[in-house]
Amino acid sequence: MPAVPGLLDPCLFRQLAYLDGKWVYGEGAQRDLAVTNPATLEVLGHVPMLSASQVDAAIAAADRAFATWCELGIERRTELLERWHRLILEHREDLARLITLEQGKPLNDARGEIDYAASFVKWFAEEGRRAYGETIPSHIPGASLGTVKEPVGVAALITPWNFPLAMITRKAAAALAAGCTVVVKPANETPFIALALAELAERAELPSGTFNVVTGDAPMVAGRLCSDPRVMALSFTGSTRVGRLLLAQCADSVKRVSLELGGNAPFIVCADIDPDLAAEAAIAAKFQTSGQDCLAANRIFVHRSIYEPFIERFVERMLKLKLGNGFDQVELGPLIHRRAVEQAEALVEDAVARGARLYGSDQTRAPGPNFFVPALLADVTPAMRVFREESFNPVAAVCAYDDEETLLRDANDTEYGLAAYVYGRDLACVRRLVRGLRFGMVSVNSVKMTGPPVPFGGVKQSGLGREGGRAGLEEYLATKYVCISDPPGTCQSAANRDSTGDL
Ligand SMILES: NC(=O)c1ccc[n+]([C@@H]2O[C@H](COP(=O)([O-])OP(=O)(O)OC[C@H]3O[C@@H](n4cnc5c(N)ncnc54)[C@H](O)[C@@H]3O)[C@@H](O)[C@H]2O)c1
Ligand SMILES: N[C@@H](CC=O)C(=O)O
Repeated sequence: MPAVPGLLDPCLFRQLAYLDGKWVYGEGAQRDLAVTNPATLEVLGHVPMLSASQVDAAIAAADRAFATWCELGIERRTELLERWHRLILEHREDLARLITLEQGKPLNDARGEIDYAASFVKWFAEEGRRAYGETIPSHIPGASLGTVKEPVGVAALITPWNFPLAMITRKAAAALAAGCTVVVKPANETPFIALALAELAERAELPSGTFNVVTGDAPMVAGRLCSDPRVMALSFTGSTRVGRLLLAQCADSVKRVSLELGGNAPFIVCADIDPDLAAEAAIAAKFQTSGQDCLAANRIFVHRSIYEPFIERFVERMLKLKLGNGFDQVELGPLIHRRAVEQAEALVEDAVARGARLYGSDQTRAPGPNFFVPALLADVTPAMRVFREESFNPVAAVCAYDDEETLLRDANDTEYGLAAYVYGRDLACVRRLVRGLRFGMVSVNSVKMTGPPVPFGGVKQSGLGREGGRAGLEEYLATKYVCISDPPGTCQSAANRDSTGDL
């Protein structure tokens, strides 16, 4: 097995898919998929292009394993998930290295992602114990009524490249804790971290078939997963474009569908906030993962009274951001593809042609073809592409606002509805803004908003359902209503007649 340089445990670098507890090659005639380091453009290795029948075999394995996994019971499942969690943290350095190699983000951010990813496994291992049903006061004489929560069955999990580990564990930990088995299809740009996670699942002794990782042609693999009636739930994180396609493909088999899609977050800076502090916060909210974050502060609305000082401070701070290979001491890594750089250039060009002021963006400083030197566009208007599209790059867009009514109209003027930020001191104003923003998540005076206990997700075309928190477990549970009466001919006891409905 060729080693990725620098891994303490080279066996974490797997170049095979993982089905039914076995490491497999592709069986078709198609060549393996090459995986490239976006910072250096070096090929890191290959993963198999599985055939359709191999994807079907993974589904069949997950379907068989479902009964075993359920029968293990919650105590044993919790124990195995906690073991998996410990292994992830024990291998934190190697996993972070793999992320930096295939995704490009700075090593420190990659370490942060490992902790974030592991925290979902720990949290759901515990939360699985609380998949409670409820009792229902009975309206049927002599009957006891209630609900039990049951795992839905096999769940297909399709994930993106920007948070290639956390986006898997936020789904998989919830599904496994609920008692479901999973088939994971990672992004083709970042399969190695998913396969390392499978290696650790194997070491944690998750039963064969419980956690499967399939690689290959994305439309084919997703097509098999979406059309197979044995797959009961699909959870997808990725672009709104692909989310729409998959939602349609799941219609025939009427699956449970959770979609975590694109965002175009407004970041609102009220008049009563120190513009320097607000600029610091906006820098953090915009440039995380080089702007390739569904929560990135894409459209920054600043009250006109502090607009110019805010821009000055933002630009000063932005110009100091270090850009380079994630293994060096940098704050920004590369973008995932060359075409992402071209998209950033096109957004800047369009905005400048329509009257925006441009700061930064000296692309002669770019350390390689996949790098984009951060830019700030001021005086952005809703007519510009950068206002309407999810930019997913280090191009920040700033607009001045005068009053709350136009602010809310413009902030909500997007097909997306994932997250929004508000920085302000006047609580009455902040509360009006929180109420008026049509987004699934609103963070006030804090850049950090995510984590295992919270219901993460969007409204409008940012998705369906929630991940994380109790709501995240529910996505993988079906409610079974049970009505229990005595057998015919049995005398009803006084206790039964007075029943409050306890089962
Ligand atoms: N809401 C969230 O929680 C969240 C989190 C992370 C990323 N995202 C979104 O993800 C997007 C970036 O990720 P991406 O570029 O990997 O998204 P993407 O939609 O291109 O890909 C996501 C997954 O779908 C697969 N895929 C791609 N094309 C497909 C097709 N035609 N049919 C079936 N499957 C296909 C990919 O291989 C990958 O596994 C952004 O829009 C971002 O906002 C959302
Ligand atoms: N930062 C997000 C991922 C979006 O791209 C998260 O915390 O889930």
